[in-house]
Amino acid sequence: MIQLENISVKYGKTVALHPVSLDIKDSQFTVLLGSSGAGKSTFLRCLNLMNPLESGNIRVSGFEGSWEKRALQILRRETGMIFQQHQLIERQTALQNVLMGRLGYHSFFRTLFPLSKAEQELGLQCLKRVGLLDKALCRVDELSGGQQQRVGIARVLAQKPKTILADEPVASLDPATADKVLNLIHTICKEDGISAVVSLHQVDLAKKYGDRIIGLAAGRVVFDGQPDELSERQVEALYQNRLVDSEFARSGQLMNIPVPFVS
Ligand SMILES: Nc1ncnc2c1ncn2[C@@H]1O[C@H](COP(=O)(O)OP(=O)(O)OP(=O)(O)O)[C@@H](O)[C@H]1O
Repeated sequence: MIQLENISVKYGKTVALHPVSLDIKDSQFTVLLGSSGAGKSTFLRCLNLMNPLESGNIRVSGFEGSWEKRALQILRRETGMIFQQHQLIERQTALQNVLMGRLGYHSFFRTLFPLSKAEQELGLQCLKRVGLLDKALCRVDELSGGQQQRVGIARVLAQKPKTILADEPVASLDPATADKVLNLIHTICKEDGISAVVSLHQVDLAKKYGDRIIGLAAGRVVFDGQPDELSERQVEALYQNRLVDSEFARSGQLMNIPVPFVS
């Protein structure tokens, strides 16, 4: 469980995330929806403290407060990230990239030497799980976009995370591949009991795979509920960055919106 208490984020004078309090429950598949600039990436980066907080507190796995070096290291190790642009090392093989997921388990000096046979076998198992065992020794720049994203998923799996954070993981893929890749992430999370927070722009995929949807607009959480509770009008308002306060209020989902904005 990740508990957020009144966390907020500012970049200079820009308030990217207004104070928000909520819990991310274990084994839950949560989707973040919102238009460009709504604060989805900022929200995600707070969950593993990649973004310094302006205010508030985060509790993860029993740690909270000052987040000294050791606690932060454990948090980052237990929280895997999947990125839109994969963030792979293109000249290296799929297996070498997957083994990057193990670096958080070793000291810097240990990482200068080849990883153990057991870890290499783990890397191969992770590639097998995403259907890419036959590509283990291929350079990732020889793989398609969908295959590269599956390498990114295998790298996260090798990390053995408790939580996966995915920032628009299927934004650069065609619709059919996007569905397959998201299905893979969803299946793995459900099979392994991993909680996920995934930002998406595709409402249909959010409703298909999310146990819970969090809607963000202008750095505020404006919807927090189950997929079937999110109406078409609410989606429209979310993507127009136009918070129709009465719409959200009627649904009982209005949260933390002292000043709704209307076009
Ligand atoms: N490093 C930064 N410096 C200054 N402002 C930033 C920075 N990163 C984000 N912002 C601003 O913070 C707000 C939220 O940005 P964020 O990237 O979290 O939105 P997003 O919903 O992920 O957008 P997108 O869907 O386009 O990725 C925006 O107004 C953005 O311009």
